[in-house]
Amino acid sequence: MRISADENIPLLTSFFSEFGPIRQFTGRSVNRDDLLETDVLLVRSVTRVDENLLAGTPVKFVGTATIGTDHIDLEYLKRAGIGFASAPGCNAQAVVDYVLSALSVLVDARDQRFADLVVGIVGVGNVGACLRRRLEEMGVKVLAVDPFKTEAEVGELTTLDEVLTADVVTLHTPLTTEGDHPTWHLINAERLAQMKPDACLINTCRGPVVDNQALKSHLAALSEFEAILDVWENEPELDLELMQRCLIATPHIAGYSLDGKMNGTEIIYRAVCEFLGLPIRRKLGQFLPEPGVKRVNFTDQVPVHQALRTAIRAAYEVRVDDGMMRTAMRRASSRKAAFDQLRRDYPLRRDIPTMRVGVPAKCQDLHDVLAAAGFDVRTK
Ligand SMILES: NC(=O)C1=CN([C@@H]2O[C@H](COP(=O)(O)OP(=O)(O)OC[C@H]3O[C@@H](n4cnc5c(N)ncnc54)[C@H](O)[C@@H]3O)[C@@H](O)[C@H]2O)C=CC1
Ligand SMILES: O=C(O)C(=O)[C@H](O)COP(=O)(O)O
Repeated sequence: MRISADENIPLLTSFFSEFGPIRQFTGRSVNRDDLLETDVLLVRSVTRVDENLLAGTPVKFVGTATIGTDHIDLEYLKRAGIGFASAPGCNAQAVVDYVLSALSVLVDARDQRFADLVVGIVGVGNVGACLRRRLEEMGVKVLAVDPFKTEAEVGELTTLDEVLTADVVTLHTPLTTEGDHPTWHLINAERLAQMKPDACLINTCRGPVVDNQALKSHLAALSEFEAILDVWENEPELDLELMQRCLIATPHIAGYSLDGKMNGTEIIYRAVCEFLGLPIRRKLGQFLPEPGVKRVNFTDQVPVHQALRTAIRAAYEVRVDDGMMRTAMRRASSRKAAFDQLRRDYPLRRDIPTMRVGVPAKCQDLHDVLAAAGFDVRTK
């Protein structure tokens, strides 16, 4: 079995070498000629997988180590009898951590607390549902919309119009262009105008879910409106003026925790085993390192809301990624190359649940709110 894989998929050799030789490629530049001796193709979100790439190649199976599948022509794969697997949920926790870190920056900037916010969630799948659970347990009011889910599945739902009245609107849908509820430019000038003038829009799903030009005009017109963007129209070529108007701007790394990336590898490894009818011999636990020394201890002197923000940002500080992006974009001769380099060289980051937090036994409120945010809380 000959495998070709994106060089940015971690643990390729550890998981896949038992199947045969692995050739690695750069995700954006792989072409049909590179795949003439490939049976199994493993990609990330930057490779468009369609008839152009695969026709005339021996590829029998495609795996993407990502949640999103908008880069894959699923209809073509089906027509061509090519097996397929994605990695649903693999990095959902990482995206939730990103949103929590971004919200903590927002409440800091506005001298608020998490519990002062009403958060609107658009798309209550793996990410949206986990975020909702965490926020509600942290005392945040949530409004949610998802036309493909029932309340029995995901809790109370409302309309998009209602969700747009929230203080923060955070997007967690796939990118779709067809059907009754397409998400391409779901947030356009009209929908932005429905939002509060001092609301905050967070997009960590796919760039084109927001009309970026309309958002740029909206930000220019309303000084109190904030945008936090991890994903952009026309990635990796991003609109510098839009970036400069964002409260936080990052290079599509919301899901880039070590845990999230490695989960993605394990999920597609299992799918390849199933496709080939082979036993599953490798488990992620064999390879995932111990969380290391990231621990925080609080005393009973720290106010709960302050401890929560400190713990979230000790686990993951989104402003570091924002700073790296702005610096790289300012200095780069090629912004496209800089965007991809930031992603390729992304520093090691672990999910919030891997971080141990110590709290005094008598601080039950503090214990509960940190546990709600997902931390491994120990009393001392
Ligand atoms: N920035 C990053 O690094 C990452 C981005 N993503 C993106 O986030 C998206 C969401 O991830 P998951 O929650 O794991 O996906 P999911 O597939 O579990 O959930 C998506 C939800 O959106 C809902 N939905 C579809 N159309 C909708 C509409 N018009 N309005 C409201 N809801 C709608 C679906 O019914 C589904 O429940 C992925 O499709 C991917 O594109 C995912 C991981 C990392
Ligand atoms: O899982 C998804 O969907 C994502 O957006 C990934 O986190 C994106 O990572 P790359 O595939 O672009 O490396």
